[in-house]
Amino acid sequence: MGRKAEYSEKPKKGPGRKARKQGAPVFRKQSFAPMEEEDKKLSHRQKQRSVKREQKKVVQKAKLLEKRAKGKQPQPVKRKTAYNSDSEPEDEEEVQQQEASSDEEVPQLVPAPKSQKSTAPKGFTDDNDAWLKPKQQKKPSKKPDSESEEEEEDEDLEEDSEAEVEDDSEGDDGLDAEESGEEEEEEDDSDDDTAQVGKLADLSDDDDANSDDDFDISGEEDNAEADSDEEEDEDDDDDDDDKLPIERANKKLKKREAKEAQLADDELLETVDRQDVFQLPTEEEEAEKDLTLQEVQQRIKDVSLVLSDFKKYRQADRSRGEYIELLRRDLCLYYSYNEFLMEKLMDMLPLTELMEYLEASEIARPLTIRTNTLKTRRRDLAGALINRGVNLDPLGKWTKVGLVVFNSQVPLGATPEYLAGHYMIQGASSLLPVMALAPQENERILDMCSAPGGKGSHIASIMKNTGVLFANDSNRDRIKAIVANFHRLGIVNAVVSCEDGAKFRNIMTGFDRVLLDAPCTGTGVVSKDPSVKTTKSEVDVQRCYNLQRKLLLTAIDCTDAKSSTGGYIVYSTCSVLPEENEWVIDYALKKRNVKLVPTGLDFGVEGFTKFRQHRFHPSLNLTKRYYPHTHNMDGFYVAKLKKFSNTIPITKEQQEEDEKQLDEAIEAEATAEVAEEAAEPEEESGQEKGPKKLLGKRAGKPSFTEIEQELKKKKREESKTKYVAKVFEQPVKAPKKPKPEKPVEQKEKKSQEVVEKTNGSEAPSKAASKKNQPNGNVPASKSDAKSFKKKKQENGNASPAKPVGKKSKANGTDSPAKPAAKEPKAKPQAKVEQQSKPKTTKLANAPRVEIDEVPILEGKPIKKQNKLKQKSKQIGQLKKSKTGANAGKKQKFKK
Ligand SMILES: C[S@@+](CC[C@H](N)C(=O)[O-])C[C@H]1O[C@@H](n2cnc3c(N)ncnc32)[C@H](O)[C@@H]1O
Repeated sequence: MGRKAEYSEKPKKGPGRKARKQGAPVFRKQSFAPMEEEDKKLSHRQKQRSVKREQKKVVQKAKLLEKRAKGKQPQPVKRKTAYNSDSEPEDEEEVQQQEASSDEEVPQLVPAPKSQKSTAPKGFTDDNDAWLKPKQQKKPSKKPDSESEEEEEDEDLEEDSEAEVEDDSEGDDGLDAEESGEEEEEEDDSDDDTAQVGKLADLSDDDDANSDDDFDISGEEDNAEADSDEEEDEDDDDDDDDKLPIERANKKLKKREAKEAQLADDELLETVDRQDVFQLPTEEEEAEKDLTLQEVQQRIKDVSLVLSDFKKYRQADRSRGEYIELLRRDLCLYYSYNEFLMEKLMDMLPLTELMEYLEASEIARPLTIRTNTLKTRRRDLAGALINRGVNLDPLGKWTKVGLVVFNSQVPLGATPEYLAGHYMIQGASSLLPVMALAPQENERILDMCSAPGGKGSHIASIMKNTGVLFANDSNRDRIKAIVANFHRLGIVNAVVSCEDGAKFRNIMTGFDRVLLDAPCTGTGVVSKDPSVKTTKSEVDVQRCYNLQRKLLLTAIDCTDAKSSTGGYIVYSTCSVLPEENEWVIDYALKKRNVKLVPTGLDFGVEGFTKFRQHRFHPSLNLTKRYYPHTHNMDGFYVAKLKKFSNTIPITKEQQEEDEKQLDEAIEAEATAEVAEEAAEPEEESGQEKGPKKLLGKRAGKPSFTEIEQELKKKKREESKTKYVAKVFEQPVKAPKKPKPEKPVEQKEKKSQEVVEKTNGSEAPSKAASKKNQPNGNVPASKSDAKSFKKKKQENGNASPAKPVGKKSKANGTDSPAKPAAKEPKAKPQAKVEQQSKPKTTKLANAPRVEIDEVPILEGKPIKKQNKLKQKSKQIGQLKKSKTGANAGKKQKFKK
């Protein structure tokens, strides 16, 4: 993406013309840093050759020595430096070709020395090849001075040897002979890599000098492999012949660094070994010592080390469990997690990855935006924002609409482009489920949990405003956000609804595609919402996965397997817990005619097929996981299902049983939650809360103050004991509260009376309620009644019109709470408890009345809610007046 060029400042020109004409001063080569200076001036070939010459210096020297010893010292032949000659490059090209040639050359090169056998100096045999070795040791002298000296000397030697080769060769004279000698040399050198192995074997005792050259070099390399590091260096230098000095220097540097790192590692290990084994603190020590964060961090490292090699570093009398326990506590302390969530994460990720995950979760993810292609193109949007001082880039190759914002001089939620609907502020991960869904134009698509409409609007833009998008969410307040966003973004193909997604199959089915971006614990978005670290409990997770399973089954039921273009369901969460992801999908695979298909996302970690002792369907590896530490995006999960049959593989009874189980599990959670809620201050209960308020911020939960959260946490801890279902178990039926003796009819009668008296509307009898089903379907009576009860509680809590603290009428669930509600606002804790008690009992004793769906209270206008309040007042009065009436019974009424 192009940045705006800055033309205002022109780059300063260098020195004046005159100064530029004047070349840099030239110093004599030898005066300082001779090698490097020289290297700079040499051509590439020349450098190669000079290096090769160096390689041979030892051999040549040896030859000379021997010859001198025999009194045959040849006269050094002074010659022009061949590497400056014009003919050189041609020769070198040939050499290069030869070097580059393949193994074909080997047979040519290997026999070549034999032809020179007769001219070879005597004594180059395997018996005396040991004398060659000291020559190798000369090489490592790396001091530049000595090197340069040696080089000079070697050049002489080389010249000598070349002359010698000349003499020994078949009688070519002068420069030609030299060149041919050089060629030979180079041929021989070029042979090093390919022919050396063969040559060693081929060499006989009376091999000649040239063959010894080859042998020498090859021998050098062979020895080098086996010998010390220094020799390795030499060999590497040999390999580096055709490299630039800077490359060689770089290589050397890297090698040195690697060595140093190795040394450091060894040293560290040694130190660790020498150190006393990390001692787990005793309980007294723990209690006594208040550790600083640094000490905790150090202890985390220590324990991690012990766990990395438990056999080696453990204390004999301590178990792995003890170390893990300590580590968990320290991690909780250091990163401010509650033990529950930390345990979950520790179960899920290996230790090193866990540390990375925790670290990454402390850092905010990059701000990203999605181009609304209904209104603009990414390039244009980027240009417009850059002009406003936004520094951005494309998000990645995997998306054509995403932009990542590095920094901005303007608030991104208030730019004219934003207000004009040119983009949506969205996390990178939230683009993934829509990409997996791959919406098509003219389809009918359901976005089951849509608010605030990020993914929904993305779907609509891919559909190019064709077909129909049903954007549903059960939270009325969040629905407003969908509507606002859709208006801003210019979406005109959407129908927005406020229904419980789990019941959507009763409203409409036959969708080509369904997106279920399910409400979840939000354990993947810790960096966005750090409260997740401390507020999530096992009950929250259970509540989520029960709801998620229900929603997913409905999403599947809403999909048309016979859709000509689709029949796909995409399930996603921003949680990393397997309970909310793989386990939910695994459940759906068993309960419906669906199979997993690839998401079409070419990055992401495979979903788990096993997790601890649990085994999931093997196709779960087709699902994708995203982590902050690996993908620099929120923790996320995406699964794509294809529905292959509209029939439901389980019997109706089984299905009902499943539903019942899920409902009961959810109800049990709700009961526990109501107990908590009841204990909360009156003001809170008067607050506006959506039906899914229990599921966290992502589910539209209003944020609580710290004190409220503390209180909630406390109560949640208490309520845990009441909860029965365990993670990774089929939700166990909550023990049913003893039903009141009085049969349902009696209750219904009462409510009938009440309703008739209050507004004269029809009695909420079972039959009537059935009639009131949105599509006339018969509800799964019991479960629906329960969910209604729950909804009623929630709706009562929500009561959006209630001014906080004004007339805090409890939560609308029952009338006896009313008098308590009229108490002054600030109540002591004891009073709150007192108040909560009857409520809980009341709920527990509430009869399971077969009253089905009524138009959802949260969907009623505010005025009607007030009417309801009046009604409930009246009901309370009536109830008081009725002798022997069960005060704990819940009143049902229907509008
Ligand atoms: C993760 S958010 C959805 C985010 C949305 N897909 C987006 O991209 O903007 C989950 C939503 O599910 C909604 N929700 C919770 N329970 C629901 C239910 N039973 N039926 C429908 N929606 C529900 C919550 O109100 C919340 O808005």
